[in-house]
Amino acid sequence: MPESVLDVEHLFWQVNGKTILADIHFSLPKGQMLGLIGPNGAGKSSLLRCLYRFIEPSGGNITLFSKHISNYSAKALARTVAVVQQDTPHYFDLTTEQLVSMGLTPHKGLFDSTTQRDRELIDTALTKVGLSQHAQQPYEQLSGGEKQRALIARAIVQQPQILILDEPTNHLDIRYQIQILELVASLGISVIASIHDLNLASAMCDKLLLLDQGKLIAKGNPTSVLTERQISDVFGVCCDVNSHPQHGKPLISYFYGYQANNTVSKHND
Ligand SMILES: Nc1ncnc2c1ncn2[C@@H]1O[C@H](COP(=O)(O)OP(=O)(O)OP(=O)(O)O)[C@@H](O)[C@H]1O
Repeated sequence: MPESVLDVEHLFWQVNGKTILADIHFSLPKGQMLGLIGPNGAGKSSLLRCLYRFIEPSGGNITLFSKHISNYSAKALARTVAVVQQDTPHYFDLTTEQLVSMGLTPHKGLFDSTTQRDRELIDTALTKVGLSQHAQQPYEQLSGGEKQRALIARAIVQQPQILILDEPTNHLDIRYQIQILELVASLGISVIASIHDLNLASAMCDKLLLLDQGKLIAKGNPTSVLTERQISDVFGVCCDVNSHPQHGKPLISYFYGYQANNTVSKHND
């Protein structure tokens, strides 16, 4: 069993009297990719925000490498955890390359200059995400998918031990959805990513956490989590789950016909 890099115990978050996260508990083993799935409003982003200390939970414990998250300085946390958020601020004055080079910040002192190794790191990251040709282009001019890839390149340059991705495939076409998640998996670091596409989560993740209304409904490998019953209960859709012809993990086929008063049955009798 690989050592755990992140442990979450009895995590609660309440806001304005409403419980958004209730008694969440899980561990992230070293080198694994953990997928966070669940319907809109389930609490995926809120959970990730707790993990990168953007919001303070109302209760529970989060430990990174056996050290409580609140005991990390901002810089030490940034050297340990890189985050690619769903909504990012604008960076009007930066080229793509400058944006990616921001990943070096937690490793630098105030007056440190960019070294040859830094350049190589930036160039390699840009190549890995397929943006070498856009290095000098203003970041704000990039397409949605290119911006997403630039942010992932910045996270690579940050050289974290844990990567947190909030819907990393949001703006990506299907080729880059696969390519970017495969790239992330190939980095050999521990990853937690919220993913809406259940087939992509099935294919790419070692383990899944299924959230609904702030509660942890299931955790485990894709086969144990992505059952027809669980998908139906949580997402309210009817589906068939088979084995993917290439990787053998669950492959979900959805049934259609969800207009009001239209009851869908699996076999559409
Ligand atoms: N700061 C906040 N104040 C009040 N409610 C909040 C706050 N942040 C999130 N919520 C609520 O918490 C719930 C979970 O939101 P969250 O964004 O974590 O869900 P999600 O699973 O990431 O959803 P989606 O798939 O739509 O991105 C939602 O009902 C949301 O309105």
